[in-house]
Amino acid sequence: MQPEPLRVGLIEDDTIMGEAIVQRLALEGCSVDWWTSGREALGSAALDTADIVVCDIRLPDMTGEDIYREKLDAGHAPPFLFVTGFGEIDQAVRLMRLGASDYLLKPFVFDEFLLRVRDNARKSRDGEPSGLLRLGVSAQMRAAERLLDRYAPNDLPVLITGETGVGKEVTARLLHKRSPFAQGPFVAVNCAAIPADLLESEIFGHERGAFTGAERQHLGYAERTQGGTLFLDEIGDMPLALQAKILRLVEDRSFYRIGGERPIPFRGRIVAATHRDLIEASRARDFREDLYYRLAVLTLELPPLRKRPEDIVRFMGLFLEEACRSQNRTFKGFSSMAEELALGHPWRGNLRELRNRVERAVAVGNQERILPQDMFPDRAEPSPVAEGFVPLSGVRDEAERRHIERALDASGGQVTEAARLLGISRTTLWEKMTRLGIPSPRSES
Ligand SMILES: Nc1ncnc2c1ncn2[C@@H]1O[C@H](COP(=O)(O)OP(=O)(O)OP(=O)(O)O)[C@@H](O)[C@H]1O
Repeated sequence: MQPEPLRVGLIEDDTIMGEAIVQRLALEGCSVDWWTSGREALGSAALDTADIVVCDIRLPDMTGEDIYREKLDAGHAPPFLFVTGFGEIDQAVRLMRLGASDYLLKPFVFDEFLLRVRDNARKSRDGEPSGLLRLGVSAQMRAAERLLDRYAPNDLPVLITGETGVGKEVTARLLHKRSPFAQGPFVAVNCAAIPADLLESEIFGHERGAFTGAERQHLGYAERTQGGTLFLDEIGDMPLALQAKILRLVEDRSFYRIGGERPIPFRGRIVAATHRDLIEASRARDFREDLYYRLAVLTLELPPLRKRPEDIVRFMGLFLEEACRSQNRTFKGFSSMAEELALGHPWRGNLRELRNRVERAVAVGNQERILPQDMFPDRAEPSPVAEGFVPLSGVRDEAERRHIERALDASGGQVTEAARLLGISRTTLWEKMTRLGIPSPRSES
């Protein structure tokens, strides 16, 4: 399927500059709406639906910041990329803290500009929260976001906890974006998805000849973080031996490459996340207690989706818009029955499950609105043949899901044992569980 062209909004009063940008973006296949003043932009509906808005900070009638704040106050800010002069960097950084996507210094090289436009637009299309929704609209998530703003300015570690799919990585990215580390990269490591024997060299790197097969020096994630945020996802699944090395990284702010003799200073912030109860895990001697206390200096607990109904409704709307855009389909919304079922659903896979169900519904729905059976085929009565078929992939997913759940039951919740029963690797099983929205059984303890 042809991807839809990127919709770029441009707010730029300099006509020579504006024309050059429009021409270049059009050559790149983007569709562009161009406004030469703040009022003109704010009066246009196209501003709200842009994948990215490129905005000059200094405009004849108002500043770019005024425009952005006005959109935020209205609860509807699309992603903004600010173009700024050297003297306005402070303002641009402040705007990033408010949730703007990015800024670029003038004069810029066009290729760099295009890269930033594409990158930021893609992130917003992929569902990274923009000013539109952020972490959520419920009182709990607003409180979590206020806490995140208090944590953002310093460099202490943060531990984010919550069930699988609840938005821990999205939260970590938002924390990064609003922190002084936003100028550096956000480096995410999924400690559960990387096989245990590779994890150490992936995180810390290795010297040439450190072990058989180490033909070249390799820089690990810690070294590549370079002033940004190192996000250690699923830290509760990290092998004990490696936990000791992470403890040293947090305490000494330095590390050794495998086979290396010289400590390398770590520049950046450590954010960790887990769906496990780490206090419980440390009682069971599965997680180092000293590491837990080091990581849990600042904590952020994200409540499960079923406990915040306002977010269920808001995210259904958001994911529906996104899925319609990417699948090129149109629906008027959800039937009231579908909404009711969604409000009572346990959402064990949280937002990931919600996104998957909405995407599936958009693919199979054939009425004006999304019906209960489009979203919950596993609950609906078998549909008469005349209503059409569920796609083969949907049937396969359901069968896989049930079979994996049976294996997890049979193994008493041990993922490694379940993988053995299923004849697949632990990593493959973990990937399948994530894709199908199956919570890890230990999260339910
Ligand atoms: N605030 C949000 N706005 C838009 N989408 C969101 C938000 N929070 C979560 N999502 C979506 O929900 C899904 C799961 O989010 P995320 O990966 O952050 O969860 P997680 O808690 O880190 O999951 P896991 O425990 O499996 O690592 C993703 O598709 C993400 O885009």
